[in-house]
Parts: sequence; C-alpha cells; structure tokens
Amino acid sequence: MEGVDHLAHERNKSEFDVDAMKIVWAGSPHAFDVSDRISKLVASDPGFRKDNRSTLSRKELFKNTLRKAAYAWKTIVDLRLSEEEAAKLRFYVDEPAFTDLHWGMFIPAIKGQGTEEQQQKWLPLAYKMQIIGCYAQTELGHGSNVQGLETTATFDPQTDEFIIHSPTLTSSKWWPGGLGKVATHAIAYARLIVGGREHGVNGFIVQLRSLEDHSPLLGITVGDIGMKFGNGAYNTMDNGVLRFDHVRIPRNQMLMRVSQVTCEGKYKQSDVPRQLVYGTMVYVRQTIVADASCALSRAVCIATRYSAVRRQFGSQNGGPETQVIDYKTQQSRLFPLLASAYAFRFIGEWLKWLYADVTQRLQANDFSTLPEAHACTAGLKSLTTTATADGIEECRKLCGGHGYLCSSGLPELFAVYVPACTYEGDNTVLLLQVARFLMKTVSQLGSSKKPVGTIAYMTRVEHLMQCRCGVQRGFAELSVDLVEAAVAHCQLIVVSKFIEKLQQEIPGKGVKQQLEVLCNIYALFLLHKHQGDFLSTGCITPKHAALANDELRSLYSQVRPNAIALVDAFNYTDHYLGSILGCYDGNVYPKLYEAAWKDPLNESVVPDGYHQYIRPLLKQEIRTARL
Ligand SMILES: CCCCCCCC/C=C\C/C=C/C(=O)SCCNC(=O)CCNC(=O)[C@H](O)C(C)(C)COP(=O)(O)OP(=O)(O)OC[C@H]1O[C@@H](n2cnc3c(N)ncnc32)[C@H](O)[C@@H]1OP(=O)(O)O
Ligand SMILES: Cc1cc2nc3c(=O)[nH]c(=O)nc-3n(C[C@H](O)[C@H](O)[C@H](O)COP(=O)(O)OP(=O)(O)OC[C@H]3O[C@@H](n4cnc5c(N)ncnc54)[C@H](O)[C@@H]3O)c2cc1C
Repeated sequence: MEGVDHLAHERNKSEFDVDAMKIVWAGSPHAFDVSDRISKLVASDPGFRKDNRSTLSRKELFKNTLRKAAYAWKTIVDLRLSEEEAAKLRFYVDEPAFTDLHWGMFIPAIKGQGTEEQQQKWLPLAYKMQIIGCYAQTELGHGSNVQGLETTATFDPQTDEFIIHSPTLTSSKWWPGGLGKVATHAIAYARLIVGGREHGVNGFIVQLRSLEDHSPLLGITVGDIGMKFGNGAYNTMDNGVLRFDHVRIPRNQMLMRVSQVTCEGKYKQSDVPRQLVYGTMVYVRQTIVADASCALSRAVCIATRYSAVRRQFGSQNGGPETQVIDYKTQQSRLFPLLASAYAFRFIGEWLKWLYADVTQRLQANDFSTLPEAHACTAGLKSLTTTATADGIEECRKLCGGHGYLCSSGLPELFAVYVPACTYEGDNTVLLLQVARFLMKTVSQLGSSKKPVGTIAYMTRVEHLMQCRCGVQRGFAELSVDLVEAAVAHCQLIVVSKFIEKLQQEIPGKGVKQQLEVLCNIYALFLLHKHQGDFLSTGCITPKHAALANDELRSLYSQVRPNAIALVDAFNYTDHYLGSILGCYDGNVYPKLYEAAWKDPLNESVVPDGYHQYIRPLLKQEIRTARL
C-alpha cells in the first residue's frame, strides 16, 4: 500500500545513528545540507523528470537533454545558486550532457593551463555560459597516446596566428563530449610547430561555431559520432567529430602557462614540467573517483533494499519465505560492494585533498609531489571505476530477473557508467603509469632519495634491490605482473586511507563501529579474493586464510541488521535512484505492475502489426506435412 514503509522492520534493526552517518557520507553538516536541499529541489520539479527517457528516440532524447540543461541553468540563475549548489543540481539532474564538459573540463583547462590574462578574458564568458566549451584532445587514430596526436598548430609569424589543421583522417578529433552539436569553442590539443620545429602537444582555444546562428565557422567540419552503448544512457551526450581545414586563430589563444610562443616566433618552455599540459586529466581523474562512490552506492542501495524485500524459498509451516538478504551467498556478493562504496567515498575525499595540495605546491613551483599525484589519480581512477562497473553489474544480478528491467534503474546506470573505465584514460594504460612510477621508485631505493607518502612502505623491498635477484626482463615483458602490482599498490592506499579515516573523530552512536566493520570487510574480502598471492609469497599461512574467511562470515552477520540503514545513509531520493526495486518504502510489486502498463507497447491490447504479420501466420492454409 502507498504510504506504508515495507522496510520499517529493517530500519528498526539499525544499531547506529543513521542521521550521523548521513553527515559522514556527505562529508560535513554543510555538505549534507546542500546535498539534501538540492536533491529534493530536483526531485520535486517536474521539469527534471527522467522516467520517460527509455521511450524517446535519439533526437527526442537529445532535445530533451538540451531542454533540461537550459532549465537547470535558468534554475541556477533564478535561485542565485552558489557554484557548489549549481554543481550539486547538475549532479542530481543525473543526465550526461554538454555542461559536464563545459564545467568539468573546458573551464578547468583554462584555469590550469591558461595565463592570468587568458583566464581573465575567457573565464567570465565561460562562467556566464556566453560561450560553451568542450575538451577536444582524442582523435580517431589516437586517444591513449597523447604524444601521437596528429592535429597541427603551425605558427605564422606574418600574421601572428596559429594555423590549426587536421592533416589526415585519423587526426579528426573524435569523442569529445558536447562537441557534436553544442560547443561553440574547444580546447583543441595539437602538435605545436614553430619555425619548422615541433614542440609537443599543447592546448589551443578554437571557436567552432558562430555565436549568432550556431553554424560552423569557415574551415570547421563538426558533427556527432553516432549512437553509443545502450539506448538512453550516454546518448544524451553529443560526443563529436571535428576536422580543421587550416583554421587561423590569434597567437594569444594558445594556452601559455606551460609553454609560450612570442610574436617573433620564439618558443619558450616555462620551468614547469611539460606534463602540466595534462593537468586537466589529473583533475578529472580525481573527480571520477568520487563519482565512483556515488555510482556504486546507488547500485548497492537498489540491490540492498530489494534484497530485503525479495523473499524466495525457506517457508516453514506456511510462514513467510526467506528474505534473500539472509542467504550467505547474497551477503558475500552484496556486502563487499557496500563496503567498497564507503571505501571509495573516503579515498575520494583523500584524493581531493591530495589534488588540492599538489595544486597549491605547483603554484609555488614545488613539483616534488607531482609524480605521486599522477600515480595516485591514475591508479585510483582505474581501480575504482573497474570495481564500480563490475559492482553495478553484480547488483543487477543480485536483483534476479527484475534487475534486468529498465524500471530497476540498473541497466541505465550500468550503460551510463561503464565508459568511465575508458575515458580520462584507459584503465590498463593508467595502471601502466602506476607501474612505471613504482619501478622508478624501486630503482631509486638505496639512494639518498627515500620513498615517502603512499610509497613509504617500499623501503621494505630494499633487500630485493640489493640481491639484484631475478632476471632483468623488459618492462613490457613483465607488464601483466606490473599491472597487478599497481592494483595491489592502489588497494593498499584504499585500505590505509579507510583506516586513517577511522582514526578521526567520528560522532554518532555506533557510527564508528559500523565503519570499522565495513573497513574490515573491505580488507578481508581482498585478502580472501587474492589469497593465492598472499599464500604464495608467504605473507600469510593457510591458517590465516581460513581465519580471514571465518571472520568475513562473522562480519557479514554484523552488517546484516544494519544493511538498510547503511544505504539509507546515502540519502538518495527515489527520483535520483530512478529505481522501483530501490524505492525507499520497499513497495516494489505494485509499482512494478503499474509501471508495466505504462509501456507504449501496452497502449493497445492487440499489437501494431498483428493484422499484417501475425494473423496471416496463424491463419496460414498451407501447413507443413509434419504438423
Ligand atoms: C565536477 C567535475 C565533473 C567532471 C566531468 C567529467 C565527465 C567525464 C566524462 C567524460 C570526459 C572524458 C574526457 C576524456 O576522456 S579527455 C581525454 C583523456 N585522455 C587520456 O586520459 C589520455 C591518456 N594518456 C595519457 O595521459 C598520456 O598519453 C600517458 C600518461 C599515457 C603517456 O604520456 P606521455 O607524455 O607519453 O608520458 P610518458 O608515459 O612518456 O611519461 C613521461 C613522464 O611524464 C609523467 N606523466 C605522464 N602523465 C602525467 C601527468 N598527467 N601528470 C604528471 N606527470 C605525468 C610520467 O609519469 C613520466 O614521468 P617519469 O617516469 O618520471 O619520466
Ligand atoms: C563516453 C566517452 C567520452 C569521452 N569524452 C572525451 C572527451 O570529452 N574528450 C576527449 O578528448 N576524449 C574523450 N573520450 C576519449 C577517451 O579519452 C579515449 O577513448 C580514452 O583515452 C582511451 O583511448 P583510446 O580510445 O585510444 O583507447 P586505446 O588506447 O586504443 O585502447 C585500446 C586497447 O589498447 C590497450 N593499450 C593501449 N596502449 C597500450 C599500451 N601502451 N600498453 C598496453 N595496452 C595498451 C588499452 O588498454 C585497450 O585495451 C571519451 C571516450 C568515451 C568512451
């Protein structure tokens, strides 16, 4: 029945202060207030409805996204929302759109790689959305290999301009979000050529479309790259293709914080690492880690609530069947994902601190922690997005057949989320960067340069370097093992930062105890999953492995009475979850049944096409001899 909380009995089992846990999950009382207020604002406004997406064509879907983006901007302006509130509103609108790239990459690129003068010129236009930007780096022929990009930017000292050109088909920009139909400007990454000499890949601000009628400018060929994975999903985004035919831009539209070109045609490299050109990717990678905890927690919330609602087998003397959340197999699949959602939340908080710290150091020309920041953002982006994509799929399976319905919210969540394993850096390519960082650290062991921060533990492998054991084979030859070592390194960081979080003051009855249980589940689940490595390296004995397994089962029993309260702590509205299986009141079956009849296919009891195709089939005169 509507209004009845079918999960009340579960909520009454909770052994901790859920409201206090909501603050921990949000990060602070202020963050909780903003999140709670904005999520309810979006949920209550019919202008942000999203339950009709699966019935729209690509063009209708895209136009609806434009409408919502414009409506969101109007809401932000009318309500005079702060930057923090506006970001939260775009988050809870929950639809990939060109605004993600405008705010999430175009503006950060100008802030990170533009000079003060360039920031003063372009940021006010971007903040007021008088221009709409995208981040055009990837090409048809190159994405991972940035140094392989082919677009050229040739300096013309006669006119004090750069000539931006796509020399080959494979140099066509391909994938940038917002590029296909909306962006008026791009940060385009191209090979800088000055006086016939190449100076690597740099960023250039290029206008693509007229601000009068939105038509592409001279020399610009631009469009959408076509349908992507899933039906709705990421097809709300106009990922685009772009070709330049000798497009001229003023010299002052090359982002010049890292490298400069003077009007005389002199190239100058600032005394900053060339890799600062990659700074925007580092920034987005750390935001993607926080996004992973959001996406995984959404899926876990749906699967946990439904696992408490769903009953299957186990009826005694005509009594109720067993809640599937009480099966140990369901718990062993679900609770490590619940623990991971919390673990990723806290590692995301730490990574945000690390990124802010390295940014502050860079402003003082202190580059000492840049390699560690690159390795951590790359590795943790890879680890958390892989685990989250796999986790969303596992949550779909945990919901049985109904998990495969669009109305469960899980297929759409999966389809929108999985490209995170690829964009902002293919996950394997990024782990190889971590492996390179670890090998460089090992090679420096024994020198005066002592490992600190997240690699401080590596002093313990120093003996390996001294005995020079093992065959010195190439990095490429050992890359599979090195990638596994990179994952282990990142997992160690996640566990360490979860433990550090627990050493902080955490208010609320029973809150710290619940987080300790989740931290132990996260760590012991990893030990169990990789016990082969731990046993073969002598880190643990078979007895330890058995003890860890026994403890895991005990920990699952401790989580069980608190599971619903732990997902309530995410404080997601039913609108944001977009899931009948995950609805707060647990009143699943009536909602599933009602939703079915709303499908356009049920607008008529006899399907369109019956008379054309089915009736002739049924009424066929000629029947095969066998029938
Ligand atoms: C509120 C926020 C909302 C955000 C919105 C998000 C929406 C997200 C949705 C979609 C957006 C998607 C956008 C994109 O996908 S943008 C394109 C992303 N592309 C990539 O990530 C490309 C990946 N490839 C690379 O990064 C590089 O090619 C590379 C690192 C793999 C190799 O670079 P290369 O120049 O060849 O360097 P080397 O490997 O030779 O290393 C040299 C040296 O430099 C160090 N280094 C490399 N990268 C960095 C870096 N980023 N920062 C610092 N240092 C770096 C590397 O470690 C080496 O150091 P050394 O060993 O000491 O020599
Ligand atoms: C939804 C979506 C949105 C995107 N948005 C943007 C955007 O806004 N702007 C933008 O510029 N780009 C964008 N991209 C592009 C994205 O950044 C690239 O696709 C990504 O960087 C991966 O590069 P790639 O496609 O070249 O993959 P590839 O590198 O071709 O990967 C193919 C395979 O090769 C492997 N591989 C590659 N190099 C190595 C190596 N050295 N060693 C071992 N294995 C290797 C990879 O691991 C992978 O398995 C987007 C992509 C997607 C899917």
